[in-house]
Amino acid sequence: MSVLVVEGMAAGYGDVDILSDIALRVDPLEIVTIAGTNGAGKSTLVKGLMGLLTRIRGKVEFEGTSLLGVAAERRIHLGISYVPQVNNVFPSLTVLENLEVVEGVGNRARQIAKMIERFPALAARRATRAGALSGGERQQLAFARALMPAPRLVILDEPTAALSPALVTGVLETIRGLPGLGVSVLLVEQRARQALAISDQGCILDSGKVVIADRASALLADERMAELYLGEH
Ligand SMILES: Nc1ncnc2c1ncn2[C@@H]1O[C@H](COP(=O)(O)OP(=O)(O)OP(=O)(O)O)[C@@H](O)[C@H]1O
Repeated sequence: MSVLVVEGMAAGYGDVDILSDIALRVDPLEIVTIAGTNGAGKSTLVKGLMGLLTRIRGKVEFEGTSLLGVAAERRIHLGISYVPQVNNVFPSLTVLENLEVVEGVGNRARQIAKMIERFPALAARRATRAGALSGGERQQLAFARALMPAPRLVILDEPTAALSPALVTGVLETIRGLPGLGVSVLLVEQRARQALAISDQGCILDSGKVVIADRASALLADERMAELYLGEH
């Protein structure tokens, strides 16, 4: 069974649809990238999936269960984690406290130990306030927080956006490793070529519609499409 299935989804704000007829699918242990230019509707799509829009209709299912009408905060208990582009850690709390306050975690002590092991940079910083971390460390903490409840799907909203190019590779490597931990990934990225290079499937949005969805390798190989939608090499 697919992890996430979206069909015929329309969504927007007030009485205006921004997205229409959206179809996408995340199969188990796949990485699926959503790419598209500024204003294409990527953030609106993520908000819709996370239950943050009142204007939404169509089919949105997680492991066969409809998410429509399910409150945003319920998603973590269903097995969906979300890393927003900003405000993804509590700056005034320490690294350890940031992990301690995550909801929906079973064996907290064991999960914290696992995260510290998986993200070694956090080990030495466990008593440091998150606001004092470097950009790369903060992103590791955001990922650790998302993984604490052992989710089966992680939705990442432009995880490389605020990072220097030197740190981008490390973040993409972390994402590439998530299926090995039992986690499927929906990745929204502006760095489309780099994101597709670590993805199984890709979906390009333009003006609120899916213009093309295909295997990531096929999207990267289609020169005309890549030139139109994937930007510079
Ligand atoms: N709260 C809102 N109310 C009304 N319209 C909005 C709202 N947020 C976004 N929009 C509109 O929805 C459209 C899609 O915006 P969205 O932020 O989803 O695009 P995006 O692909 O995420 O762009 P970016 O890469 O710049 O974040 C834009 O035309 C935008 O003006």
